[in-house]
Amino acid sequence: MTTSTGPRVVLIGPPGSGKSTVASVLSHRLGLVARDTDTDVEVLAGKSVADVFLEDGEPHFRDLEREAVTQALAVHEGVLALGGGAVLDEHSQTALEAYSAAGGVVVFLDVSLAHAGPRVGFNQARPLLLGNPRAKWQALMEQRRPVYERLATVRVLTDARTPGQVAHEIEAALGGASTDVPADQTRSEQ
Ligand SMILES: Nc1ncnc2c1ncn2[C@@H]1O[C@H](COP(=O)(O)OP(=O)(O)O)[C@@H](O)[C@H]1O
Ligand SMILES: O=C(O)C1=C[C@@H](OP(=O)(O)O)[C@@H](O)[C@H](O)C1
Ligand SMILES: [Mg+2]
Repeated sequence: MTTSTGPRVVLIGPPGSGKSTVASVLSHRLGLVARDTDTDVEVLAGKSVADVFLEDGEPHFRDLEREAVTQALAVHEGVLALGGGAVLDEHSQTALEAYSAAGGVVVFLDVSLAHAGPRVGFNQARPLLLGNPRAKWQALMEQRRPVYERLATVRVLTDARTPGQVAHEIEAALGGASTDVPADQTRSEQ
């Protein structure tokens, strides 16, 4: 079953799991539009996510993010990538639960610290990880993993997989085919 309106698929997961990248790859493949709540926040605020954190603080960022998630779940019909912490908000959790209860697909892009570390690096664009990115990522993932697992209808491990391979596995899940794509099949694809 799929929802008659709303996103074709929603991607959740920690920073560096590849939500933004995979949303772009997957949307091209499906002929849909990709949307990212971090971009929506930047439009709402008129500045970068990093500047919202720095100048207005995290609570203000979360307010804008809640607004972005609510709006995107209501009107976007393509692929939707959420920011990694969006699932912590109770209102957004309820909205995601309603979306999946109506047949929507929520994909948890899972990743280990070993693979997420090099992906997020010391990128200034992720203010929550500044200082000690690996330790902060690990603590954040420990806290959030149960939430990602509870809200997801599908989990896709992204370790040692290219964004194209991850998108392929999500496509299989959307098509009702097994999500258990053999490693050699995914690895041969770019
Ligand atoms: N499956 C992957 N394998 C290797 N690198 C990846 C993968 N997915 C994303 N990346 C890279 O990791 C970085 C973070 O990806 P991004 O899509 O911004 O993650 P998120 O939105 O989940 O924080 C980017 O530089 C991106 O090119
Ligand atoms: O995990 C988080 O709390 C955050 C993740 C970021 O998005 P990505 O997960 O796309 O990096 C961005 O929303 C902000 O820096 C906060
Ligand atoms: Mg992102």
